[in-house]
Formats: sequence, structure tokens, C-alpha cells
Amino acid sequence: MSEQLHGLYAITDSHLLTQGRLLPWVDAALAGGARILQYRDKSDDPARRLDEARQLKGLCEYYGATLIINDDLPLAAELGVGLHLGRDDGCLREARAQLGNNAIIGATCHADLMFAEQAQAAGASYIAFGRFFQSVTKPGTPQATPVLLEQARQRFSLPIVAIGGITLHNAPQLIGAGANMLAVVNGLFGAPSAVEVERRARGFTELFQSTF
Ligand SMILES: Cc1ncc(COP(=O)(O)OP(=O)(O)O)c(N)n1
Ligand SMILES: Cc1nc(C(=O)O)sc1CCOP(=O)(O)O
Ligand SMILES: [Mg+2]
Repeated sequence: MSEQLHGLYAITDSHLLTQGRLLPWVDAALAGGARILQYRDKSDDPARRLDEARQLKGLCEYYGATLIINDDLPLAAELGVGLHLGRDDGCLREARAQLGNNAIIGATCHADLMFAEQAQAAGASYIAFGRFFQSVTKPGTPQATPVLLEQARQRFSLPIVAIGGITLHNAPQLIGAGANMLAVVNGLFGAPSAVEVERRARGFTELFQSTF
């Protein structure tokens, strides 16, 4: 199993990380041990997105972490970093062809093992299931269960991400059910200070260390 695709997977949120918080909060998450960072910006400002993604790339390089861009293949291609695609975000095969064999490309599979089969066949580097718990960031996505995670673990050798409403409190059961990575927005970046973001990131990181 890939060492690169393991551990805390921090996801930024353009609504949550306002007022100059993006870089210090991400710095704190990486200092606390986050191994993967996804830049998830739903705004329509390509120049700002490029600027922010460049700065995040620098931070990830400093900490030896992996940067993934959400939804935006041209931006991932321009920076030479990874990409995460949802069900309606474009063709994974085309993204793989454009980014090359070494690029990290993740795929949303919700609670459906058939989606995961398709993603694997199309060349996904990891498969993501969720949401496992109530999510303030993205309510209303299909519900997944730890049992589904166990079934996915049996069936796939690809790294598995769990996402949706994950906190330090409910994380252990998902690691126990086979998640290689926990993708977290609010349970990490919803913290009131950068110091608290780092404390939470350390907490998630220690969960992985104590489980394996
Ligand atoms: C690691 C990870 N898993 C799932 C998602 C959700 O992707 P998607 O369904 O395309 O939703 P948006 O994030 O684009 O709103 C994700 N981003 N990351
Ligand atoms: C972006 C996203 N995708 C989901 C899915 O189920 O596919 S849940 C989700 C939001 C994750 O944020 P939080 O950790 O704040 O719940
Ligand atoms: Mg998407």
C-alpha cells in the first residue's frame, strides 16, 4: 500500500477559510501531520485559484505532503499536481491521459462499489467513499457505512478514502473498517485557531500511528 496515500487528508473550503486563514490554517494542518492536502475552491476566480494553489504547492513541498486539486483538471495540469474528480467532474480516463501515469487521481464513489470498479478501471489512484456522518460542508450526499468500507477493503487493493462529517471522535471506527485516509474539512479547519487546527491534525495523525 502506498505510503504517500495514507493518513490525514485535509481539504480546504473556500467558505470556511476566509479572512486570510487559508495559508496559516493549512500550514498548521501540515505541521500537525496531514499527508495529503486538497485545494477545494468553489469560487469562479481563476487568477486567485492559481495564486492560492501555487502557494499551497510550496507549503506541501516544504512538508513533503501531496497536493490534490479538486475538480479543476487544467489547474492540476498547470501545476503538475494531483486531481480529485467527482461523478460529474469530467472523464477520469481523459484526466489520466493528460496528467500521466504518475499523477495521483482520486475518484468519488459515494456508497457504491460499482462506481469504485469503474474508477479503478479508468485508472484511479484512490477511491473515496462517503459521507459517513452528518456533514455541514456538504449535507445531502449519499450515506455510506463502515460495513461498506469493510466490503471495499476486501474487494480493492487501491487506497481507500473515507469522507463526510469525520471528527477526532468518530474517526477510529473508519480506520478500523479499512480506510487508508480520512478526508476532513470541518472537523479540522472548523477550529477557532491555527493552534487548534494543528492539535486536531496531530490527533488524527496519532490515530493512524496507533492503528497500524
Ligand atoms: C477525497 C474526496 N472525496 C470526495 C470528494 C467529493 O467530490 P465531489 O463529489 O466531486 O464533490 P465536491 O468536493 O467537488 O463538492 C472530495 N472532494 N474529495
Ligand atoms: C466534499 C465532500 N464530499 C462528500 C461525499 O460524501 O462525497 S462529504 C464532503 C464534505 C466533507 O466535509 P466535512 O469533513 O466538513 O464533512
Ligand atoms: Mg467535485
